[in-house]
Amino acid sequence: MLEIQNLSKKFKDHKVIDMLNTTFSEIGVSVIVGGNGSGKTTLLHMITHLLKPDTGQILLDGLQPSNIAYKSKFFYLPSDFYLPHYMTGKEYTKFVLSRYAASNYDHLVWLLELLDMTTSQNKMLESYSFGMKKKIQIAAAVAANTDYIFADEILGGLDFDTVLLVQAIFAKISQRKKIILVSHDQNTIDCFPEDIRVMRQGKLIPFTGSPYELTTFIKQDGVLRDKLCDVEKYFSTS
Ligand SMILES: Nc1ncnc2c1ncn2[C@@H]1O[C@H](COP(=O)(O)OP(=O)(O)OP(=O)(O)O)[C@@H](O)[C@H]1O
Repeated sequence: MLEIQNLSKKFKDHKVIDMLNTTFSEIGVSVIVGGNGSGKTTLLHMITHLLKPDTGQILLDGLQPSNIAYKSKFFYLPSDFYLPHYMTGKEYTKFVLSRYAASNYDHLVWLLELLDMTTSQNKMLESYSFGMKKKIQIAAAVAANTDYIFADEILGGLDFDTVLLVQAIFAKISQRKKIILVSHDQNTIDCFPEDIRVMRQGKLIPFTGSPYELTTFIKQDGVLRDKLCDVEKYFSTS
């Protein structure tokens, strides 16, 4: 279980996360949605111990982020990742999997085949397209076999077939593991509607309606509502 208590983070005077309290269960897919700059990545960076909170506590299965065992519990798929361009995909995945005790190399072979990456794993990462870089990362994340996967906008930019395949993989592995996805993508929300949280004003608000009702919920935000009225007025008078 991921437990977050009284978490706060500000950059200079800009409060991004504000006394956030929440828990995530050990299995299933949770989706975090929210406006640009609302703090989703900042939250993931604190959960993954890349960023230190100003206040609060994070516990993953009872472990503190500073504990060495904490890091081996999760795999993080960031939205903008640096890949070592001088390695082949095969060298890279082999290196990544060597860092995780429960890694499954057979699983990796199967995943790369499924994602049409078997041949291109022998090419240098610098020659990979955006989608290929994402696919090799996803294959590594799943084959690393950690208890938790945290992913920031990982399905964006993938072709539709791949999105469907990755969603199917996530649906299967989330029966015994936890996946937390940050996403703006309606298709992802439709696919995993069980636990949607909205990042707003530094807090995570659980959303209990249908994916369709989520759009209505987001439109209720005062600033957005005013801006939508502005769009309406602008085009009706011009
Ligand atoms: N290192 C930093 N220094 C200063 N401000 C930062 C830093 N990192 C993030 N911020 C600010 O914190 C706010 C939240 O950023 P964050 O990247 O967490 O948003 P997000 O919800 O992930 O946005 P998006 O949907 O656009 O990816 C933004 O206003 C951003 O400018």
